[in-house]
Amino acid sequence: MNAYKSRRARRPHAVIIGMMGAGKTRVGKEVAHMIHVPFADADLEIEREVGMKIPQYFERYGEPAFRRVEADLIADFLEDFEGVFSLGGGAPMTPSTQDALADYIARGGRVVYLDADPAEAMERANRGGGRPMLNGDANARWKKLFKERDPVFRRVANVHVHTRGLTPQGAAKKVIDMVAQRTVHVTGATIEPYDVAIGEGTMGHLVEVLGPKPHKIALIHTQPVQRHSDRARALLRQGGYEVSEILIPDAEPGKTINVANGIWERLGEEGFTRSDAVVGVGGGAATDLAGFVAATWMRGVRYVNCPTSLLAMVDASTGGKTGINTPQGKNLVGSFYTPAGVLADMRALVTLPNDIFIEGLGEVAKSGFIRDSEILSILESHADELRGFDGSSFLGTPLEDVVAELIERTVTVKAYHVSSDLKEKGLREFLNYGHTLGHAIEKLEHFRWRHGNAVAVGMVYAAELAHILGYIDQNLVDYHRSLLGSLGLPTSWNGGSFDEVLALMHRDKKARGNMLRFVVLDGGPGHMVHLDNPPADAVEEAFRRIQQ
Ligand SMILES: NC(=O)c1ccc[n+]([C@@H]2O[C@H](COP(=O)([O-])OP(=O)(O)OC[C@H]3O[C@@H](n4cnc5c(N)ncnc54)[C@H](O)[C@@H]3O)[C@@H](O)[C@H]2O)c1
Ligand SMILES: Nc1ncnc2c1ncn2[C@@H]1O[C@H](COP(=O)(O)OP(=O)(O)O)[C@@H](O)[C@H]1O
Ligand SMILES: O=C(O)C1=C[C@@H](OP(=O)(O)O)[C@@H](O)[C@H](O)C1
Repeated sequence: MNAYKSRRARRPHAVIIGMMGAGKTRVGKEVAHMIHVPFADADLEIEREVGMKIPQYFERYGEPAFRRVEADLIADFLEDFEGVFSLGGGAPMTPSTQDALADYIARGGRVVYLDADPAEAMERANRGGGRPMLNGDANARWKKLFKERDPVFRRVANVHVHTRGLTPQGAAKKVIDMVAQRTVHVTGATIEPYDVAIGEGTMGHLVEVLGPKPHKIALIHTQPVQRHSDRARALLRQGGYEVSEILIPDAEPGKTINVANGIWERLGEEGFTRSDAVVGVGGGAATDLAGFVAATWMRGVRYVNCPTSLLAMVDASTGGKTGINTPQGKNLVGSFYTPAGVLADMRALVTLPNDIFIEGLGEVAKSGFIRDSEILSILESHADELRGFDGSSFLGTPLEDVVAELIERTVTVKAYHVSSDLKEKGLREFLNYGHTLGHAIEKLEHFRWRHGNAVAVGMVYAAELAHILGYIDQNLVDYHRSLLGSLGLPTSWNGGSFDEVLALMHRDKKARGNMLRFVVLDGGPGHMVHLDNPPADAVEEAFRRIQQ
């Protein structure tokens, strides 16, 4: 086991919060029953611990004493209970519980705000009595508490479920679906906010994300993902849109000015206006091209990405870079243009070939190194299953949840860097870890090497360079090799001379004038620094170390 691996703590599948009468107990039990895990209700556990009913405890010891017992018990359960856990209505108001919930979310947990219609919840809360917080005018008390608590519930929860008019079973099904779905909200000073929805069936949100304004939709996709674009087309037609299906050449040949031009001609002939929209379905090449067409048609129309490769889900489809290649190089023409939404549907991965999945893990590992070491820990714990990825038998297995968590965490890392630096002036450059050499390798290999594979070697190179210059220790360099190797990613390259590589690294987009610029780790994972103009002998020695 490695020093960078942390023990993955036990944690509840979901924690349910909400107002009195929202159905936390009833619906929570139903959820636990449906997914075959235990259920615990904080109030019942407290009653068991203190040996009396809650109203009695309130009367004898008062609310502050109750809150202390409650907070301690919740803290213990968040560390150790593996099931569905419902809290009492007032529990999330205690600051230490808010911290414990935030920590639980950081460990991958789901805090579900069960948001019932006030009239329904009030009526239900009045049933049966036994709620000391509602003593007196129960409805007035409920409304006052709702005003205080609703903003806190919204803040501490990462899943928000409206249950108006739903039966307990209907509400439980909705909770299960929404807990399985993960959402990363991308925002920033210069970004129109949008969500990346990750999970099985998220493509089903297509119509909701496109909204009522578009009349015509250009559905851009490649042949290998026909099955998924057929689904998108059916959803769009059900939603009442007129769909123009546009098949583009697969992979990089789709990212050309000729392909874009063909689409512009078609949109013109078919009368696409500024309120119409584009949907891109496919790997990163297809979503880059679709985004570029959306950014340029009528100077910008709405677009939604449905990424189908792991790399497109974690990287290409988010962050707002769109573009095409020119004969002089990749991505030389393009625009920063953010999508209206990204729907990373796990069902798309069922047809993804193993080698293309593994390539995507290169960018996932990168995000672990630059910001979120829990990603490294997850990759390490599941390296064998990830390397053996088989899309056809993947849905419904524990690996699906692991992959969904990796996607969520990696997109979160990307969103963090993009939110404050959309146009890549500083912080966003850290996303380029491993890319300085990686891009040179891709070019020298005439793009027969896949991007994520080249980045993996590039990260080992950056680690060697950082070590030579005293930024990190040998263990961390070794760790790069062992982790990436265990995932099936390459860690060495011997396809070109140092002079060729150096010339290309000088043309990297981070370079300034004649000065080379790298991003490297300083001390350990999560600590990035810019490295400008490093000594020439170190740059060469690090290269020698990745050759074999
Ligand atoms: N915009 C950005 O920020 C950004 C970031 C990283 C990469 N990119 C771009 O993304 C592209 C690489 O993305 P990629 O790795 O997805 O390559 P890709 O789009 O070429 O897809 C790789 C191959 O996998 C196939 N494929 C994808 N999903 C599939 C599925 N579900 N089932 C079966 N086959 C499937 C594709 O059709 C293709 O043949 C490059 O053009 C790169 O420049 C852009
Ligand atoms: N969606 C629902 N539809 C109908 N009755 C419900 C629903 N949710 C809860 N109930 C009922 O309302 C009452 C209060 O629910 P409970 O789960 O105790 O709420 P909470 O734990 O949030 O205070 C119970 O009698 C429960 O069976
Ligand atoms: O709202 C509150 O402050 C309380 C709600 C109750 O739980 P329910 O929300 O399950 O009724 C229970 O924890 C206690 O009476 C205090």
